[in-house]
Amino acid sequence: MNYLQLRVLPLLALLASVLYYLYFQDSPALFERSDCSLFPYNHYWIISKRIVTPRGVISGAVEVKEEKIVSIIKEEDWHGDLKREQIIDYGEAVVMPGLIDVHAHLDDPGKTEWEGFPSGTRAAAAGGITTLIDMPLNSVPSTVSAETLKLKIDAAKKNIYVDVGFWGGLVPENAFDANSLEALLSAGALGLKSFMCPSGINDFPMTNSSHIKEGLSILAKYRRPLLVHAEIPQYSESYLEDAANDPRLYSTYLKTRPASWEEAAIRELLTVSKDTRIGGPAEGAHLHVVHLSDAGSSLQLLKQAKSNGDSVTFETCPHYLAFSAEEIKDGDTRFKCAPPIRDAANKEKLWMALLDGDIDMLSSDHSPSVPELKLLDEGNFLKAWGGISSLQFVLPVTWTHGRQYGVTLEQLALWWSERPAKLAGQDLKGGIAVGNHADIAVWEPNVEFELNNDHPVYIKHPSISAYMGSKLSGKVLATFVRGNLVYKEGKHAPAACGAPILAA
Ligand SMILES: NC(=O)N[C@H]1NC(=O)NC1=O
Ligand SMILES: [Zn+2]
Ligand SMILES: [Zn+2]
Repeated sequence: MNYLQLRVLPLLALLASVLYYLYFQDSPALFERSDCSLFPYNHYWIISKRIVTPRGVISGAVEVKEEKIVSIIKEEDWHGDLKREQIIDYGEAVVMPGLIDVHAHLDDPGKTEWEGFPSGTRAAAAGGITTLIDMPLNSVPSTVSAETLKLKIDAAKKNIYVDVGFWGGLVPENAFDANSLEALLSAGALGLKSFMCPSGINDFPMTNSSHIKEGLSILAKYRRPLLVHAEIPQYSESYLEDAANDPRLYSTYLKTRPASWEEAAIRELLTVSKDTRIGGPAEGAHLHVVHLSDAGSSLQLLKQAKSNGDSVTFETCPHYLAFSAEEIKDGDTRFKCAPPIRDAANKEKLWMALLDGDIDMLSSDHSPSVPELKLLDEGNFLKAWGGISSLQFVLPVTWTHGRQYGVTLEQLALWWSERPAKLAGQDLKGGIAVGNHADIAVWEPNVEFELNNDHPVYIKHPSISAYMGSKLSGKVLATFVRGNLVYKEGKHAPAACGAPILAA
């Protein structure tokens, strides 16, 4: 070692430790526990008669230490010899894995007047959601590069009350630029998302199947998914005629965006999804169709692709399961979304597909805007912003409507936690199991409430939510994120101690 090296090495080591200190100084993990959690212990037991585990519903206790679940004790093996203050007894209330919403538009940075990380994640916590995966569009800029992902992460730090991961965008600009996509994935994007129709956002143009094929080939290396908004515009003569009809009628909007748009997109997708088969050129990549609304041909095609061995999954959203076109009042643009909410017969078929196991999971597609863009006074369905605001309500909505179909607690956990965790590559989340993060939702299935102006709602613009005014059952009592009690009966922990989730 020469003289220069002798002098420089200790300096480098010192510099590295200063940088390390500064980095972790900035990390949310350094908040005081009392700020992060409404419960003062970091080793405690959650007791309930109904704990939903991957092995069934049990009566017993979940032992939490630091941020993890360290044991699950059945009632018959429980000796109850602990200090009482380290026990939280929820009685008959359901203790379930926290919900993982793989499809939320939090609009931060750049459009925080629409939602933002603080309000969105507080709403999530109040709704039993412990992890959100943020969509790459509706914020400014869109998340389409390593640099723009960094802006997201910086905006999220110390501003999130639940854990938040990020999808990157697959757009024409980066689709054929392997270096750019690889940089985005290496920077921690959990996967990519693209649109097959105009997204409504200028810096997020739509992709065709060639872009998607390229995207899948890169994703294969990283074993991460591509999420696709599957609608391809089919501008027929009737579309143009219908567009000239009364724009206040929901039926006008519905006709302008028929199920054939979804079907066309899915047909196109299936020409590239076969690349994901074992032995195929994109083996390791995965295709996930977001917010399926058409329970007809589109659903059948997706089922077919799965049975052919394509690595494909798909989600639907509570609004397609809760509402039908027949009920939507003319001018009530709170219900405008894309693809649209279809008729009651379609809704019934979506429930059947969910119960039969054809639909893999649920997501919110929480997509708010400022109220002005919803044009509530004018009631113009063709011009209003398309997007449903629902983040805080997805658990009670799924339960209220699902219980009529005999939905079980285990099914809720599968659709809202276990499968979404797998899609997002979160091995330590999605189930109440030893070694997993202590991400837990506690809720009371039989408590009914009305979503009126007295009800505490944390999304930024409650007035644009289609759920306001409805009566729901299933009240969230408490939410734990990595062992922190972040929400309890209308109160949030003072500090935002959620962690940004980056793919390793
Ligand atoms: N840009 C955006 O959020 N679009 C979403 N809104 C909606 O209703 N469907 C979508 O894909
Ligand atoms: Zn979409
Ligand atoms: Zn969306």
